[in-house]
Amino acid sequence: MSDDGGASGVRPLRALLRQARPHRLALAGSLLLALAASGSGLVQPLVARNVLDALADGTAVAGPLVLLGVLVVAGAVLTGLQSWWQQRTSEQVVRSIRRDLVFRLVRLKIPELDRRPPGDLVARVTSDSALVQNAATQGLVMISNGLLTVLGAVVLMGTVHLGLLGVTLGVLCGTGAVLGLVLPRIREAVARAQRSVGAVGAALDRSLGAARTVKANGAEARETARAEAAVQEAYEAGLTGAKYVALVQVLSGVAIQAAFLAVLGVGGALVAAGDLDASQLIAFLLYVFYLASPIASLLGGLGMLQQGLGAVVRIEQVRNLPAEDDVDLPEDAAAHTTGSAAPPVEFDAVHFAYPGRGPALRGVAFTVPGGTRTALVGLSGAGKTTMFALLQRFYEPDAGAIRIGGRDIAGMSRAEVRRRIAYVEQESPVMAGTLRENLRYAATGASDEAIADVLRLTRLDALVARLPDGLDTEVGNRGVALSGGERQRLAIARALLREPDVLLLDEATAQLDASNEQALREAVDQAARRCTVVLIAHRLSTVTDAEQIIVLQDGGIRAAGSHEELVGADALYRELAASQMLVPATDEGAPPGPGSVAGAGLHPTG
Ligand SMILES: Nc1ncnc2c1ncn2[C@@H]1O[C@H](COP(=O)(O)OP(=O)(O)OP(=O)(O)O)[C@@H](O)[C@H]1O
Repeated sequence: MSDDGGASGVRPLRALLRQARPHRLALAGSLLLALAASGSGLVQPLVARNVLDALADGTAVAGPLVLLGVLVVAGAVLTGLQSWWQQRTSEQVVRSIRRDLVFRLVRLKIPELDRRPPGDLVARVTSDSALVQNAATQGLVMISNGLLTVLGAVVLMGTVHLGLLGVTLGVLCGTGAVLGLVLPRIREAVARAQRSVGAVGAALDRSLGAARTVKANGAEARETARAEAAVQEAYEAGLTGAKYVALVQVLSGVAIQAAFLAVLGVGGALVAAGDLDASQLIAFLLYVFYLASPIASLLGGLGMLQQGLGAVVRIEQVRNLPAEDDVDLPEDAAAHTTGSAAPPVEFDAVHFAYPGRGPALRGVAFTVPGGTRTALVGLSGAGKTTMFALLQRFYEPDAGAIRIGGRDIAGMSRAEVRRRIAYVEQESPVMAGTLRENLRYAATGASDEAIADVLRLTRLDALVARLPDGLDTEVGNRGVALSGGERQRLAIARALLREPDVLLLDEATAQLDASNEQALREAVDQAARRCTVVLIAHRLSTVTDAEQIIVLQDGGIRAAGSHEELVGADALYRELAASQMLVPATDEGAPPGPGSVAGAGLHPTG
């Protein structure tokens, strides 16, 4: 994902203001409190001047003194109140940014997820959002408050002495010009640092997601180096940003000092010439010092804003990624329990290519009659899993149509399509959580009897009986606390529990021993009475009795028929069957392998 796009210019600012907009009332409240606190500080020099004048004139000093005390206390209370209110608003802003990002990321289209490292996406929710949080709340309030307070002070200083005001503004404007050069650098540095933070997340995600592979290959050092490069980059970008932030602070200090000295010099000369009262000069100098705080606030806010602008681009990118907007439709809630017979599934001249790749499916056309089993077989990479992905609308066909029950799935919401289908994936089919949570994942209302039923069908009942916590046993991250075969059976049990219209099994028997495989075949046969089953199998033994077997090659259908028909009619199928010892080898010269008689090797161990 390119992160540079729009890192400068007005677009990030607009995006940042958009994040702040829903909280504008709370922000206005925060600003009002800040202004009230500043205001109470602003009039303090005036009251102090009254005290000085009263002392000089020998008039009553108590009144101005009490007023001064009240202003000091009010200023402190308002400052505390403003701080709390602002933190609260800022937490609300980051909560809504994170909610929004989580909502979108969970619904991101599969092609987008194929291209983006999850660790980087996670960093956008956790880290970038925090930078935007500060900029969209504290930053904006500090800028507005600083600006308004400086303006107020300028007006009051003008009432004291216009010439001295001119001197002050001259110094401040000079500093402002330098700042204009420094501030954009903060934004660039932050954008670079955040990209690197994303890269750290991506590197860690890669290593931790394949921890066993990393350890088994002794690749810890290489994986560490990958993350280390990004950590170093983030450090360097962070340092660059810190240098510019420090420079801004120095500039704000220097500006006030320079203004003070200039006013002291010019004002001292005026007092000496008798053109200015000493009390006027003191009041003016107090204002100059008073300016230090709003100017620091203004510059601090601008710095924060720049940091937020560096991060908001990365958040905007996620907001603009295509998401599936039809997976939450309430009217689909009851769509899958149509009560009708198992629907036919039809591929009609389906063409599909993954982005930037050659065709994965070339005009695939076949029909699975409702309530029957169809097996997809073919060499690795032939396009079998791709067909399942299209059936669930993870991707859209480039041409052609896929129909369930005679309806084009492109015209159904994804929610409906997916509610009608249960899918057992080839890999990682189990989620962290308990066995019960996994079973109920898509059938939240499943009864205990229904659960007991599918456990028996998939022969998980013995496992559950053995576990001390039974169904409440935690299965660990991606189900690591289960064996491969147990994971497979759990995924199948979960799919059956949904009572789908269409059941998709991808290599579902790959990890099962002969006895469990037999049990699963029985379960699938039972399911096939209620639903339409499409299964992918490399082990032909599991599909020899399917009503239809489709042989795929290079994204096209090469042959279709029953096991017996295909053994007779298709050389590739015969070869596959022979290699799995389901039929004798066709090469007459080759010695027949053990158990190579048709039907004798229905449960090969390979
Ligand atoms: N997400 C993807 N992005 C790009 N290309 C992909 C993607 N998934 C699969 N492919 C490519 O599409 C082709 C078909 O892959 P597919 O996974 O459908 O094959 P398959 O028949 O299921 O193979 P296997 O039996 O090995 O699982 C392959 O050439 C593969 O490299």
